[in-house]
Amino acid sequence: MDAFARLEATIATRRGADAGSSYTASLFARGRGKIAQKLGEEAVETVIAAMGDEPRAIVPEAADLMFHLCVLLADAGLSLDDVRTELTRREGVSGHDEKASR
Ligand SMILES: N=c1c2ncn([C@@H]3O[C@H](COP(=O)(O)OP(=O)(O)OP(=O)(O)O)[C@@H](O)[C@H]3O)c2ncn1[C@@H]1O[C@H](COP(=O)(O)O)[C@@H](O)[C@H]1O
Repeated sequence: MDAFARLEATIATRRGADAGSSYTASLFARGRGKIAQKLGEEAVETVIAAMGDEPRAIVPEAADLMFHLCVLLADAGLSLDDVRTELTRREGVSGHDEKASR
């Protein structure tokens, strides 16, 4: 099991858990809008890191971003497998043509 699969499994265990002792549970409790807002904030922080001089500074921001994306997917009843399937479907489709292939 890789880190993403373990993270998804951990996130699943936090649904309905005590929001006082789990950040993930507190996100689920605050709802889709709050989760999406946090995802947006983490995306902005990733962009800010990307504009800096130190490429390695992007990594922790990217991890925050991916964590919040996994929580958003879970809240919507989706998983990284759904994203993997979509990326696999796109293989062999030119980026220029991808929108038209949906
Ligand atoms: N990967 C993460 C992870 N990445 C980021 N974060 C949290 O995301 C939050 C983002 O920081 P911010 O300052 O933007 O947010 P905040 O001020 O804490 O919260 P807000 O009031 O703004 O919503 C921090 O509290 C981080 O600790 C994470 N929290 C949890 N995980 C994983 O989820 C597991 C379960 O965590 P709990 O749900 O807390 O048990 C952990 O073991 C980790 O594997």
